[in-house]
Amino acid sequence: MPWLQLRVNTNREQAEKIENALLFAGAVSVTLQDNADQPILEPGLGETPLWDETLVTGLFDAEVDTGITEAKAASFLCELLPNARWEQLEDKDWEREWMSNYKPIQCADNLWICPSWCEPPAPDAVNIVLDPGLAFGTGTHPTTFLCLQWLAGEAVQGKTAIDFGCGSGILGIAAILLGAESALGTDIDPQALIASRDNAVRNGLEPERFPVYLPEKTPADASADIMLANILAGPLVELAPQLVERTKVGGRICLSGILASQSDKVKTAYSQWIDFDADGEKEEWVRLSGTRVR
Ligand SMILES: C[S@@+](CC[C@H](N)C(=O)[O-])C[C@H]1O[C@@H](n2cnc3c(N)ncnc32)[C@H](O)[C@@H]1O
Repeated sequence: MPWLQLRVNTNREQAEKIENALLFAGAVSVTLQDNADQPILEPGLGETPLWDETLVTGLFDAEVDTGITEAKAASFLCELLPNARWEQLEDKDWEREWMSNYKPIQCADNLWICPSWCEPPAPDAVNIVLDPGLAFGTGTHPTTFLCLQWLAGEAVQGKTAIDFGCGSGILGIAAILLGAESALGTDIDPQALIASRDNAVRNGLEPERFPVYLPEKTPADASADIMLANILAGPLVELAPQLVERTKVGGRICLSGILASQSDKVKTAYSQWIDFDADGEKEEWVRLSGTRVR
């Protein structure tokens, strides 16, 4: 499989923003590397030191049409930045390097995400088997991590869930592995539905327990005890009536993909129905959760 790699030298503060932009643009992996770790970038005598710079590397699948389009979109973003460059990669070396960048991630005491090529570090915990793929959601992104952390602390036993904007299906799959009876996934991206189905099978789930739909095919009356929506603040505000309607009264809702500066706007859009818990935070991202009270 041919791969395209985008590399950008930037400072630490910008690095996370670029990482997020690349992930949202469809990169299958993004790695950050402190340039101080790279002797090759050591400045020569009289040159400006690069120690406070970070190398951001995004990987795109060059064979997927949408991937190339998305990669180009990311390229436009990065054209605004100094040192952005595209490289075509040889297959095998990259795959090895790519795999070595993914390690099991602990999201809570009892919840891990494990790439399929790694032994689970805690075999008795709930282990979601998930490899980086074309759909968003490997657990490395703070917005996904915040949802998983929340789910692990919820009473999900025997409940139903909706994974709104399912991407890789990670949240719906996690809900079921943690004890939910079933989950329904929906996403505007057909690739996400394929990834969600594949990941469900990989985690030993029967397809009936995690049906996935495009929004227009999602049963109009589908509602659940637990609503999980990791999409951006704009769509969360726009979709508030729909997300609330699909959450049963007394049910729980978890909203993610919200920058700290946007959280009041999202809260206001839901406040007539939702009694909010304390916010969750990771880096510049905020998770809003609460109970539907009316
Ligand atoms: C940030 S990703 C989250 C993926 C995964 N749920 C996670 O937590 O990692 C957002 C997903 O929402 C989907 N999405 C965006 N707007 C949507 C909408 N209006 N309805 C359904 N899905 C949407 C995108 O295609 C993308 O797969």
